[in-house]
Amino acid sequence: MELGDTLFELQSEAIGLEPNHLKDMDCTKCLFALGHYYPACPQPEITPGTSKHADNDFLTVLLQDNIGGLQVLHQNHWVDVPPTPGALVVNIGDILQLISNDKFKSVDHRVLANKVGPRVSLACFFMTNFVPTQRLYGLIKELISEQNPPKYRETTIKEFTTYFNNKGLDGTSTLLHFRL
Ligand SMILES: O=C(O)CCC(=O)C(=O)O
Ligand SMILES: [Fe+2]
Repeated sequence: MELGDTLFELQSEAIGLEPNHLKDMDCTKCLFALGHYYPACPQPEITPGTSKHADNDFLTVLLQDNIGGLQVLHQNHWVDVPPTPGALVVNIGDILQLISNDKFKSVDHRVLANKVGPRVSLACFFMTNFVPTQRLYGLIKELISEQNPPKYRETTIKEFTTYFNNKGLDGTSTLLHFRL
């Protein structure tokens, strides 16, 4: 949570806002963690670990063990994110992309299955989908201008999450559905 405070302060400043702006939008209000266990796989070539997706949140802080397999899509190529002792991976999620009008881009990523041994990771999602709120999320008002009109329609976290969950990790972008 403390790291989240710092990250969202830096993210706010990076797009020209007051340090507390994203925190005041409840970006740090709720954190939930998913623990993943990927068993060793005899046929990784034909087995997905976690298929391609962008996270359904503001920001994800990820701790992975030393096995590897996480990849991000960069310029249409899958790039390894090798485990680095003591390092956390920070990924932008779709909601931060939506409210920043693509200034921050969520990252498509996946995890490959592997033969070597079980892999464990802990993904911590900054996201308010477990605290019921009707708050509408759209392009941050201070960023709206003639040159920067909203690219996405306003939505609630509940609506966004329901669409994400129903769609599943089918490789398509959740954001496309909300694009104006
Ligand atoms: O296991 C990992 O390294 C990533 C998991 C992930 O992408 C997720 O939980 O959204
Ligand atoms: Fe993810």
